[in-house]
Amino acid sequence: MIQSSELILNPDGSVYHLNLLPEHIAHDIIFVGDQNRVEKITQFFDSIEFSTQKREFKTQTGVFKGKRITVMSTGIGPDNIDIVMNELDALVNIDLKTRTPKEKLTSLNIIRIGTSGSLHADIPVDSFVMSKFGLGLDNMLRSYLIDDISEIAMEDAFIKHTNWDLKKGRPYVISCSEKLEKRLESDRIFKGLTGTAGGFYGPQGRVLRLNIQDENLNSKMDNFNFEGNRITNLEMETSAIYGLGKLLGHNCLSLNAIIANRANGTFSEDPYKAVDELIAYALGKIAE
Ligand SMILES: O=P(O)(O)O[C@H]1O[C@H](CO)[C@@H](O)[C@H]1O
Ligand SMILES: O=c1cc[nH]c(=O)[nH]1
Repeated sequence: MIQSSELILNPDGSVYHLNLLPEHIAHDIIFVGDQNRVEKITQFFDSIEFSTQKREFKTQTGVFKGKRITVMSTGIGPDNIDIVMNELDALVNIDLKTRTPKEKLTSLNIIRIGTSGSLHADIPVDSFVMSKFGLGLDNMLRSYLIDDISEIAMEDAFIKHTNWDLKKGRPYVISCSEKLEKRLESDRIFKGLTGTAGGFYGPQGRVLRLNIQDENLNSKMDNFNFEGNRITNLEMETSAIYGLGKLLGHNCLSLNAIIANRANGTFSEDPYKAVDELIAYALGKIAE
């Protein structure tokens, strides 16, 4: 039995941070970072059966073109993904009454619709990127046993190419769900490695008033290439979703609208429009 200090439930039996009971979630789940993006997606649903919010975690479940879907905001960063993935998994794979893992496990389909910065001049603002791999620069996943799910050769090549300072922790690389990749891909979406940083400024090479440990890191990442895979973009959740998804047995895919281009210093003139277009793209593919 899992102790109440480890699997924390609210007085109504819902999981601690997400405030959800098992019946509140669908097997197809869309993650967004921003809580205000949840309704930008569910406005297209035929019906909404459930809504709740606690802190930055807003959840709505409804039906879109005959398919039951849950849309959930994760807030910012890998630390939040640790909470969201563990509590979502508990909802389907732990009997919350007996506090024991179920014998028959459920795999969720999880698709992130996020925003991101591109590292390449040829991946312009307002374009879309699908993360074939998540490159974790954040360390959160290193608290788990990940050697069996990591792309070690790619990690080693990245560490060598960037002369990565291991004082910052060892980067990790995890692949997406091939099943979801096939369902969501098209000619109009770039594919590559998505770097997941543990912060927005220094950890993504942004300098305002503070010097950073390696000011050449973004340009080294820009010209990294492993067997035809380049690092397309930087954001703050994908590799944590991919890692915990793989460890827990869920299918995960991350799509990002590019709102900043770090190579040429530009920012989208209408980032909300880019996100709306990515939402339309993803919902179109999900409904196919
Ligand atoms: O727009 P979302 O989905 O939050 O994604 C990106 O935006 C946030 C930073 O502004 C980080 O969460 C990053 O991953
Ligand atoms: O550059 C960017 C843009 C959006 N989100 C990020 O994390 N980084």
